[in-house]
Amino acid sequence: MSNYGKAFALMRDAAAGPWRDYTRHAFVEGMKDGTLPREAFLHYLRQDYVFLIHFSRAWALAVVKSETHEEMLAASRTVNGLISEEMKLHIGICEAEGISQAELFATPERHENLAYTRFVLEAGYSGDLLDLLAALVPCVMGYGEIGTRLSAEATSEAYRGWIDTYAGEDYQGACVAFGELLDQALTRRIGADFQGSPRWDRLCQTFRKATELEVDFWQMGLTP
Ligand SMILES: Cc1ncc(CO)c(N)n1
Repeated sequence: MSNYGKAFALMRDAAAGPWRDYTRHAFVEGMKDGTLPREAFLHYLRQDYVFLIHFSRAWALAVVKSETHEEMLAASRTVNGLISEEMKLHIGICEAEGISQAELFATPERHENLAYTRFVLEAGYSGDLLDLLAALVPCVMGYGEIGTRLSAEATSEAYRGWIDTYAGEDYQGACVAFGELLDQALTRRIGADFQGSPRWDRLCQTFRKATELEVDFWQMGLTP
């Protein structure tokens, strides 16, 4: 889990409490041992589909805020991965449960969902690429860590499809690529010793807030 880059490891260690609450939330542990009620999972998945719409918009904003061809490539690949890969998981599982794609798209948005995605977008609107990426890190890397751990520790097959998506090569490769993008973007804008810069604390605060909003998102998942 240390191959997600230097900046991520530092940000995570600076927000260790919320990070643990997020990556070891009861919702996650319920997927691990299969005790999570199906109703809660489907409710979560519908909300997560809406989440991914806005998350894709945030990554599209990262293309706008890019300053190099390399950054544009990394951000646009992520937009494509989200829209053409990750959202397919949601569509597929929901379809098998009798929830159509049109229904999925029309899911009324819960306020925990709205708070999180608009917080991320706002970080990008009013800041530069670094502010936006700091808000995006917990979403990407958190699911990467959760997927890897659950893939090794799951004692039930109930949520295997979900786990495999995030533990799989494609998603893990995206986490590694994001770690590189983040380290390079920081170095380019504030120097290789970025953790010593006055901006660093604020970026870590943005990371922490996004992590707390992920905790609220899991909690929302438990209350259909
Ligand atoms: C709430 C949330 N955070 C992160 C991810 C990973 O993309 C997701 N699908 N949903």
